[in-house]
Amino acid sequence: MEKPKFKTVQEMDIPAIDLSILLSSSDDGREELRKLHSALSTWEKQKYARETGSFQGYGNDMILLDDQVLDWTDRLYLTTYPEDQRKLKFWPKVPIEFRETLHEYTMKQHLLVEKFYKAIARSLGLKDNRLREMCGENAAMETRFNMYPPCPRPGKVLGIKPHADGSAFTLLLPEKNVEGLQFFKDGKWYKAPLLRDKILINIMSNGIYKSPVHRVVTNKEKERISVATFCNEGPDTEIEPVDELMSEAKTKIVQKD
Ligand SMILES: O=C(O)CCC(=O)C(=O)O
Ligand SMILES: [Fe+2]
Repeated sequence: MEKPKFKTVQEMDIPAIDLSILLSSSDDGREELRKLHSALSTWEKQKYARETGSFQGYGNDMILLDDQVLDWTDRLYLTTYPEDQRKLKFWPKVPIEFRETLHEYTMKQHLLVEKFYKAIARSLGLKDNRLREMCGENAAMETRFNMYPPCPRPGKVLGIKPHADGSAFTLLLPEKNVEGLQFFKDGKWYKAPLLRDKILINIMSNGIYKSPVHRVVTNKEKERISVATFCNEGPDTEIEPVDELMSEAKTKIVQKD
């Protein structure tokens, strides 16, 4: 009789974990524990995977072009503000503190952004609420967790391609111990220093404050993590350079559609 054609566990790419040695402190036990950890985090990510056409959830770049070069990164992208725009089905439940911590972090960032809008408006000689009001009542915040795994060919592969963020503000919490972020200035790439605090990258202002081009390079040995929050105008709001900053010499750099 012919044997039924079942695939083996290895062929189906299902992680097989030997429970009998899982808790042993031997090298084999540690290896089983590593496999369990990796399997659990893969399953956890699949639960929150980005759906086609949506940017929220776990995933990589949205594929927009046939010959698109993909970034060496794994991301979790979530709308965090206003609260009624959150899609909690994409918010991981593990680790258990995640949702509460992200909520708290968002509310603190929101307070900070309100202050930034005022300070920037003042520095441009505008009324305190001029920029904030332009972004509308329901100005949005999106947070992206970037995870760059170690990359076997760091000279050939980028963690994130050169880009300038399209947000009104970006608040970035960079990795404390692993370099990677670089800025482009006068034809050269410069390394961003390792920082413990957030850095502000991007501001809209008709070119008075410029959005710098930046990229992330990969690392052969170490993984790198960063958390970027993009602050934008509300979904039904159109922004444009403020009239008060226009002059005959300075026409609008950003045009409305
Ligand atoms: O990982 C970083 O330090 C920068 C991330 C970044 O540029 C982005 O998410 O837009
Ligand atoms: Fe960026």
